[in-house]
Amino acid sequence: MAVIEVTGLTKRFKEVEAVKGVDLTVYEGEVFGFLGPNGAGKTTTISMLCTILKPDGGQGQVAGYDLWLEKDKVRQNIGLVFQDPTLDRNLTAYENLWFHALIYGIPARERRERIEMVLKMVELYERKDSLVQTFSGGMKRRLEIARGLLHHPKILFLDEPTVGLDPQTRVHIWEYIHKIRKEKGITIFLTTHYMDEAENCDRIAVIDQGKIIALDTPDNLKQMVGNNIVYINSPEAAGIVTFIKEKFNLEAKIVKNQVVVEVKEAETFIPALLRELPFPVTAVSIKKPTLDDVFLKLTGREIRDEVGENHRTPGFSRRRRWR
Ligand SMILES: Nc1ncnc2c1ncn2[C@@H]1O[C@H](COP(=O)(O)OP(=O)(O)OP(=O)(O)O)[C@@H](O)[C@H]1O
Repeated sequence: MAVIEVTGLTKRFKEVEAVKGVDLTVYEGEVFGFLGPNGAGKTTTISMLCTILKPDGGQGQVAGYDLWLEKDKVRQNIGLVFQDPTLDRNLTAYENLWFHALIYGIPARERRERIEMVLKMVELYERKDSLVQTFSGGMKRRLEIARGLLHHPKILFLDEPTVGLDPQTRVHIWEYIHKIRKEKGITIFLTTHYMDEAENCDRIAVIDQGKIIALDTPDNLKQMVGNNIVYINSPEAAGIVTFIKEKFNLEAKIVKNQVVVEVKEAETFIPALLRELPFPVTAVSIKKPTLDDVFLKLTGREIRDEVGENHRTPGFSRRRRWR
């Protein structure tokens, strides 16, 4: 069942056409990734889906409600974690959640139980009475995720949930994302510019210059780019090249004493080869296309994450994260 269905979503900021007609369908229970370089239109799109920003054009429904006519209903049924922190540093973790529960009209008798449950989910229960200003970046992000879940949303929107966090914390945040999906069955819609993280999504929409340029599973997107490359080390390299030609009708080459061959799927080719190969093999390795290769093929531009672990300072002028 579709939980987000929009067509022709557009947004212009004076001379900048930030979003140029986005069509999107996201299904219940999916982890859906919106992947694109800095300035591609990710935040603008997510803001329109969350009804924070009014689209110039387009139509659709989010969480079963019309984006234009039922804004309040949309808001009641989604959770949102912004790119920049919005917690009150001078309140405790518990107090921050209590405040959110009040705003969302969660009945008094349910508040404590719900707060405790989400705190346990992101493993912050033991720190519930600590001031947020004593939290690490990762703990704050976990608390924001907990807050986004408090009112039982159908969809949780996360705008760059791991930006600015160290690699280990990023891995943890992803563990929570998968746990929430599994335990709550909710749909997760997130934006990212990290290629490696996008691999964690069930499906990805690649956005560039305000337009979706590809939408599929990570595996299908990578298959679009090309084949797997298999490298074989053997003292009988020339014999192996001939064997591969005769048996599989594939053109293998010898590069730096290694047999190199492009195949559709390394997982099926390698066992088939090794079963019948009459020559000794000392090592086999494979190279598969990455999402970076996908972006390069689609846009002709190389992707290099220039930002590293730096978080964009709120209000700081927009820098390009990708080339
Ligand atoms: N409030 C605004 N006023 C003017 N231009 C804006 C505004 N918000 C976004 N833009 C412009 O719209 C384009 C898309 O920006 P958007 O923030 O949606 O990109 P993004 O993919 O989310 O990038 P980032 O990773 O930096 O958040 C950019 O050119 C940006 O400068």
